[in-house]
Amino acid sequence: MLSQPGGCEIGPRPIDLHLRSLRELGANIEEKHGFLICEAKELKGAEIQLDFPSVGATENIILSAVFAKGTTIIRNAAKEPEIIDLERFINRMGGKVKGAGTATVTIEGVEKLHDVEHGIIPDRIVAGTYLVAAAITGGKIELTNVIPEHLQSVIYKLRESGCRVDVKNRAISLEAPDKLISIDSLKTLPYPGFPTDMQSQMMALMSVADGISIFVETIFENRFKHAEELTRMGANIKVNGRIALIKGVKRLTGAKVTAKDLRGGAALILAALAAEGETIIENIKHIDRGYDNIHGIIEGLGGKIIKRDTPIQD
Ligand SMILES: CC(=O)N[C@H]1[C@@H](OP(=O)(O)OP(=O)(O)OC[C@H]2O[C@@H](n3ccc(=O)[nH]c3=O)[C@H](O)[C@@H]2O)O[C@H](CO)[C@@H](O)[C@@H]1O
Ligand SMILES: C=C(OP(=O)(O)O)C(=O)O
Repeated sequence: MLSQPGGCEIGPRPIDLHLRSLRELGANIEEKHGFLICEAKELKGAEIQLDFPSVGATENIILSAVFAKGTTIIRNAAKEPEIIDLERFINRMGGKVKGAGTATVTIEGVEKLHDVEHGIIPDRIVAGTYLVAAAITGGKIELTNVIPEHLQSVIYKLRESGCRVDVKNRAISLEAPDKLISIDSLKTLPYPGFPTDMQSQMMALMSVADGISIFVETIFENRFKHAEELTRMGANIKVNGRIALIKGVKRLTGAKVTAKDLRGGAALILAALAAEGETIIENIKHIDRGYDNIHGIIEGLGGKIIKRDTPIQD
């Protein structure tokens, strides 16, 4: 028995693709009072066509198919690097997964897996967030232990905004321009398109760039909550459904703002670093969920940031 999943409130976030696919593999799933009651004597391989290349659903099917009898084929699978890492992990344990990183993933069921030591891939969204931190503060940064290929769409947009970005085998360095320039348009898409998880941070950056940028959020229906908070800090942003128009301002000013979700919260930290005066960000539990020691790292980079466990009274 599982509770319905949580996560950031960035849209309805249905799990129909997960449930339908698991049922196709032979699982019995009942939805009752906010819980999922799942049962299966044995799962059997199946051909599964996803309506959308959902990352979570692709991962869930792969995991379920590892011990299923026979072969499972996922079509229109997600191609994110994390799927490739999952394939590598399972195969090193004795599983039989192939095709990760393409739209068709095939899983041959096995009887058992064995122990393995596996290092997961570096977090491309955390890396992207620190690149934007340097860009928004007119600074320089070198990131090591990153996989530049995973950040290609982000690097492309950062270059478009005037940043100098150099890439080595496992390192990325960025030098901010004297004046950031707007990017014409940014559309979030499944990988290798621009990641939805970097949209908020890029919006903070474009808030202080010269010119107008248009953002289109195609993955999640309600992922512009940070726009209102950035506006409190002096940003000029208009949102209409899934489209946001950002007109860069000369300077943001510190304000009391609230993190409404994980990446939106990170965007507020970035905006605060570039803003005049002090910013207080509330509800930082969202940020803590996706960034290890972000305050310590930003402090190490020269930012002035204090983390408090209790809300600040007016
Ligand atoms: C494609 C994409 O950018 N995926 C991101 C998404 O993955 P995550 O796995 O959370 O999201 P999905 O890739 O599953 O969702 C993408 C889209 O599919 C829809 N959907 C999903 C499952 C389902 O059963 N039914 C359904 O309609 C979602 O509502 C959403 O509109 O958020 C993660 C955490 O922020 C990121 O790491 C992933 O890179
Ligand atoms: C939305 C995110 O995470 P979650 O899916 O856990 O809510 C995120 O990582 O930006």
